[in-house]
Amino acid sequence: MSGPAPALRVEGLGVRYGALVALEGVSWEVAPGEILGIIGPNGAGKSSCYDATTNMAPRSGRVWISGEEVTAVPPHGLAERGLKRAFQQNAFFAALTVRDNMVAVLAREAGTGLLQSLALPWREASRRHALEAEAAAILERFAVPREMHGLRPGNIPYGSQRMLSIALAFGRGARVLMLDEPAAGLGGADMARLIALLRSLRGEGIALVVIEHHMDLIMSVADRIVVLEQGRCIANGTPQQIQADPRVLEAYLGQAA
Ligand SMILES: Nc1ncnc2c1ncn2[C@@H]1O[C@H](COP(=O)(O)OP(=O)(O)OP(=O)(O)O)[C@@H](O)[C@H]1O
Repeated sequence: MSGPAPALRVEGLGVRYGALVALEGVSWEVAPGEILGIIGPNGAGKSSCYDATTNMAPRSGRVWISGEEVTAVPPHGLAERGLKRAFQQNAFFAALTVRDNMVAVLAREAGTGLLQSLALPWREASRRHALEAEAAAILERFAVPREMHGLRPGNIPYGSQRMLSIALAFGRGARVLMLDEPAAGLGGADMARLIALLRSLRGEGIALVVIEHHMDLIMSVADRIVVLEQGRCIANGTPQQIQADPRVLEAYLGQAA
């Protein structure tokens, strides 16, 4: 194979729940600085595909990060190799401030426990300040404004909570960021912020994989789209190709081909 390795490649992914085949023979890849959309009707296998990729469910198939096979690597080992995932439900420590949620992630990435990070002894105060400054910079980069950093996540607007959950997943950085319905529940201004963020991450060379029901978003930001139906990949192409594909129109968009 010539040229640089894909940031993330999966081959022949399969997931079964008892007799139910949730995913079968699904293969795709995403390059650095590319946004791959994964779409499909309810129950098509999108979440199963994410769980299979990140080794969070028993599955068949193989996975590579930047050319290194990681099929047998557990989820935390994948994160250490730069594959990070944000979930559909916002997952915060509700009792901590926005800033301390971010500090906890940075401390964990540095191998420090949560409690330790929040109660660093006085002689480590400067380290604590450094972590807080780093947390603030990351939060602002993800469009969570400074005036919200001292609030609890439940007390900031929903759109900012979504951005916070992406920032927490990203941490100090990622080669590949997998997002599960990042636009769910977002209105116009928040959607515009999300689109700007995705484009800016792509511009930095990060590979993004995005499951999304919001068609306008996925068609406007994705470079390529994989369409799943009943656990199988029925199309893989540019947004233009996908929108013109009769199988997709019939299976997914519910329009007569
Ligand atoms: N834990 C589970 N046990 C049994 N069946 C499951 C389980 N998780 C998912 N399934 C089934 O596997 C199939 C694929 O589900 P999956 O959640 O991957 O689809 P999806 O495309 O993410 O759906 P949605 O858009 O509704 O979230 C569905 O038929 C679903 O009912």
